[in-house]
Amino acid sequence: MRKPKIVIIGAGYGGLMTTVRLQKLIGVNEADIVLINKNDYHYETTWLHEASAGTLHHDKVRYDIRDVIDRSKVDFVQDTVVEINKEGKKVILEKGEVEYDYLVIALGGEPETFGIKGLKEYAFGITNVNSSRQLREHIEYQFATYNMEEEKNDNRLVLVVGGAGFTGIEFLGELTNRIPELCHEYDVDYHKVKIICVEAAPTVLPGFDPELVNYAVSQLERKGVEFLIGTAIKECTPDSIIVGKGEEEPREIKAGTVVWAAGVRGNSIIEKSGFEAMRGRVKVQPDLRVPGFDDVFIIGDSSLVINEEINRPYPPTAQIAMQQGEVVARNIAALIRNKTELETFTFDNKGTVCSLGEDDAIGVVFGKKITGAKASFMKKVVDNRSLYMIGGVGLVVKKGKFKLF
Ligand SMILES: Cc1cc2nc3c(=O)[nH]c(=O)nc-3n(C[C@H](O)[C@H](O)[C@H](O)COP(=O)(O)OP(=O)(O)OC[C@H]3O[C@@H](n4cnc5c(N)ncnc54)[C@H](O)[C@@H]3O)c2cc1C
Repeated sequence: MRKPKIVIIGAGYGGLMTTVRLQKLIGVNEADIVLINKNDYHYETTWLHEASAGTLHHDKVRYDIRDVIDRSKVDFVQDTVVEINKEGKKVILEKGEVEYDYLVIALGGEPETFGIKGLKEYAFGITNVNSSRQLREHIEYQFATYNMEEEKNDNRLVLVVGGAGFTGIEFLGELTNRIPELCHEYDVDYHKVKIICVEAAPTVLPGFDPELVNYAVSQLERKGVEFLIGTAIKECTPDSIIVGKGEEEPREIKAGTVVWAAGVRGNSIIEKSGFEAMRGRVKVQPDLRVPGFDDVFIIGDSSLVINEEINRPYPPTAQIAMQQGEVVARNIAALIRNKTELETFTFDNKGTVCSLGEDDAIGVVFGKKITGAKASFMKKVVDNRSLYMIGGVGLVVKKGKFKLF
């Protein structure tokens, strides 16, 4: 009898979790498992702010996918997904195509620029290993050039971060640690550097506990960050941003580096493949399947799950993506064993910790508010836990964060 073919696209948090759970749950005789990813490595998206600021080497944030999958059970294909033909049950790749009986879409998200002019062209993003390397090298280039140029252009040393959400704040935390090092390395006067965070919402870290937000803001301000809250970026040019606040006349801020960290949408493959989506994210059924397509699951940043308590979507996180991966693996195992009852996904929020640099953070863990070294310790525990869940103790030893205090 022909074995069913399970195809997982994307080897991020959701896709890898699905794969490692499936390889344990089902036998080689029960199904073929194929994992497809653009690169032959997985990267820890939640660590990219460190690689972007230059406080952690980019090779520390990635590891070889083949090291964590069971190659006797999973066929790994390194290729880029171009489109999904859901009617023909095929995934179209750059170098070929793969048919499936069950498909798990775990392609992650893309930056949402809300149509703001110039952002795509001129702002840097914190989205993958290469964008992080590009940003880190650009910042270094600005410092090196400032040092070398005869007529000093002080605007080179102005860094703007668009967005005071999780990614923006975590990046600012790293940046404020890195800047004194860069000043020292490139003989630049620290007082010449300006770091500005522009946020359109009326608060930093919307949705976070106000006391913790105050802590984060005062720590970052103490380290030199200027916050422009309730202020929208209207346009980005090659050497500036145009900002506007309420009725005030828009003004230009000259900057050598602009980073856009203010929004995530689903992967563009979703809309390109004709799935009904909101900002590229598909509202999945409670069993994580796509309405109308019983053989297609979507998880992670390209999926949308409603938090019934507040009737709003959960923000996309690695925590959700991994929990979804576990449920999808069990649901696919049930389907190939001809069971019709599938598990419903419910998010078990274990807490959130937002880092403010190497040794500072804020968070709510098991319902308790924490700050400073304690929160920073918890952040590293969370980071190591995700390595453990995917690659066991071996991966934690190889890639884990051990400077806990
Ligand atoms: C700086 C930063 C800090 C964050 N901090 C936290 C945090 O502390 N806690 C938390 O829970 N979340 C955090 N997040 C959010 C979290 O990283 C994402 O929600 C999570 O990565 C989503 O997982 P995913 O499996 O959907 O996608 P990803 O982990 O992004 O993986 C997607 C995979 O798909 C691959 N891929 C994409 N397109 C294609 C294609 N066309 N063909 C083939 N392969 C493709 C990619 O290469 C990648 O391997 C943070 C995000 C950022 C940027």
